[in-house]
Amino acid sequence: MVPTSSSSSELNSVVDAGAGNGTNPGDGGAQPSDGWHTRELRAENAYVGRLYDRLEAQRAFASARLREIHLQDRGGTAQSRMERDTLEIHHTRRLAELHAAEYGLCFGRIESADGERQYIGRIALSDEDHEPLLTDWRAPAAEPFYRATPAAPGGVAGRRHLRSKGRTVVDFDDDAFGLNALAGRDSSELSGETALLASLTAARTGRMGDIVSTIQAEQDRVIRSELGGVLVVQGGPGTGKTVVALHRAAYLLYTHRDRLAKRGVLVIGPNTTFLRYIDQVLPALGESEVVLSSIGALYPGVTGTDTETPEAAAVKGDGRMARVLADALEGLRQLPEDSWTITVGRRSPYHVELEIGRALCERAHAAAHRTGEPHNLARPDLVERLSSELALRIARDRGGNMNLDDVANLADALVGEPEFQAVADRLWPLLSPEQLLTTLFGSPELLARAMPDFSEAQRAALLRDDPGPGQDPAPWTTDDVPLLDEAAELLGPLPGSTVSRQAQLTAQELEFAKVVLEDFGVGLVEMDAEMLARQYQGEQSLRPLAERAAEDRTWGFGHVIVDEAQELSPMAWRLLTRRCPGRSMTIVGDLAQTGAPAGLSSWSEALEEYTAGRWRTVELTVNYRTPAEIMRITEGVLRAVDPALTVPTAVRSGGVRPWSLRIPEEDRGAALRAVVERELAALDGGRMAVIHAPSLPGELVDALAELDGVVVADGPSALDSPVVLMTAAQAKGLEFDAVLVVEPAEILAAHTRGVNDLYVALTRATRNLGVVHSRELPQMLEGLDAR
Ligand SMILES: Nc1ncnc2c1ncn2[C@@H]1O[C@H](COP(=O)(O)OP(=O)(O)OP(=O)(O)O)[C@@H](O)[C@H]1O
Repeated sequence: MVPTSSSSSELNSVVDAGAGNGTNPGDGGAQPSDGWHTRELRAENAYVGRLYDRLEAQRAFASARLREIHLQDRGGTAQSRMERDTLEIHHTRRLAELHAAEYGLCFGRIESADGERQYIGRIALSDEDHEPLLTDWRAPAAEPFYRATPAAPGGVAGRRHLRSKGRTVVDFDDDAFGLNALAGRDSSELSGETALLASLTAARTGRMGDIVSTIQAEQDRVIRSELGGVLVVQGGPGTGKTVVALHRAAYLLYTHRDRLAKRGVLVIGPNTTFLRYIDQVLPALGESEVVLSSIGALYPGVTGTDTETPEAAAVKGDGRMARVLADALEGLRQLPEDSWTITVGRRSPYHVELEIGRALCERAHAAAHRTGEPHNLARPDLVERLSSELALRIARDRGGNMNLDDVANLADALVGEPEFQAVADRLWPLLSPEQLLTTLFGSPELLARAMPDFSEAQRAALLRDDPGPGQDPAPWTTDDVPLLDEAAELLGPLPGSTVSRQAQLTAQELEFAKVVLEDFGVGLVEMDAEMLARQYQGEQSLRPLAERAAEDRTWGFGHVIVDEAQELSPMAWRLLTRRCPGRSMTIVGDLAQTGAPAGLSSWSEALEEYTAGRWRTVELTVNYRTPAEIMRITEGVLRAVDPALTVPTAVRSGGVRPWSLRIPEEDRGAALRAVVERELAALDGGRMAVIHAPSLPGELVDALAELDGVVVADGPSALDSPVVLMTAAQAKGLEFDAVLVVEPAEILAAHTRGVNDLYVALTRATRNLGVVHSRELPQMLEGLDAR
């Protein structure tokens, strides 16, 4: 461990030497009578005070510019409105960034061997003469602050972590690499150990915070890894995968803003509770253009529910469903056994009966297939083929005195005939994705035809009851969303839908947008001319990227980050790769935590098909969440998941041994309630999760629900209440001061990946872990202290 400077005489002398040369920005009028530590603190406060002055000045500038814009006349030409809105966006964003930097503006500095100092913070600041005062943590120049270790200092002689309250620096910790190396002492590889441990042992607030001041070297390598290709970050529980992925989003947007900001970055999390848990991290880093979503929300107009049975989830997620949907669609394009007969011109004296034979229908089908267009967009070619052949036949039957224009008019007239349209609907019905899925899931015959490779039971799992007249259909589930999206790809938009209307931009609209972009230069607005022009279709004002992307199913993001990626089914991967045409992705997860029925057991399963040879894996190895005492208990459980896996090293021990308590079978509710009450009192304002099997008996839920402050996981206050009742699947990615695992035997038996769920449940605690059971305790938990 590296001692802090205040207790290290060697270190004092190094820092003194640097501080005393009078040329460094940290000098702040030291008094000869003060101790070294006090003088240093005063100097740091003087420097940081100057940084806040600069921050204020920049805020005042951005506010003044915004006020001017707001005072301008709102009318004018389309081009001037575009210009004004573009500048408004720019200054609003800048102001948000400057406000986000308020808390912990500057958190450290590095010093080179020749005494040169560089302060590191949330944003870059310079003085009135443009001399740099503060380096943005994402800039290449800040890298040594995170990467330097005693074994590999990389030119850094000293590193200081500043700890602040509000705008005041209250303390600092120093790492002196040169001297440690000289002294040959055992040194920690942890950077800013005191600041890190203070952050790790703080009570949880229910929301994830940023770690910008204590990012560790192995995490920094992930954050700054290159943009292209697919980066897979595998790591055990608590190794910082989520928090690192979010910092990577901020880093990539900073470093590659020209390439990424126009299309945005998409972050996928497992559910809405998790998204709420992480939603403050990126705004705190000054980023507001990142779209957070779950798979269930990626299809516009639908919010998938989590009500799927494991059997249906496994089938719906199966990659073969892509073929099934295509075959089901083909199955809905009918052909006559022999022929269909229609009567056209019923209301005129010239009505005529037409026989439409199978061969003609096959030719019409072939014409539509030949277009290579999605189903709905191919229908006009089918209609054209059918109507023109029929019109020619009528012309021939009338004795050949019709010219080509007459035939074309006749064909148009045929298309307007109801019976002709009815035939076209049978041959090639116009369908929405919802209609295709509803038809498939409501028809055992169609399921049997489209799913010959699946068992009877698998097909039955997909059947949805007809809700009956006037009843709402069952809501779409999260596992339906990738299927709806796949169906949308096959079908294309319906004629007259918003998507097909949007396709037309006038040349003038594009011209305006190009001029605006040229005037303001690249980078001021994160759009290309086409995107900007689209914003002004229908006189809309500029809307945030998240909003635009959310309602456009075909939006292609510049980079996609997937958290808890092990849970995604092959069908969900297909959807995500469509949302990321450039295949620039960061995928973080832990294969030992896979709980979803169609989830992954290897990364290549998901990635080889779409990104063969373009994905690389890195591993995070240190657990920052769970104390060593708890991690030891999970060893047996992890062995049961996969004997080859090892638990990540816990960065700290908590001093509290995990325990188990057997409660009587007959009165489980009251006994469990008593335990929860006792643990909650001991927590002293912290937060606790009670994690149970998916089928926690109602009597236990009722007993706990009577307690003040207990909520269930899917409610809106799940992250804000002192106690939350949840399954392991719902707890995925979250953390709590204390965790009570109820009936581990039931969690194990709940489904085929029950042991993975138990591993997830046991690794959520930052301080205390208890296991409450009335059934036999599984042998893999034998290390618990029995109470
Ligand atoms: N360098 C760091 N400095 C401070 N805190 C950190 C650091 N790295 C991780 N943490 C904290 O450790 C905890 C676990 O991090 P995170 O949730 O990102 O881990 P994870 O690998 O995603 O875990 P899981 O797989 O269990 O979901 C969080 O509270 C996070 O803020």
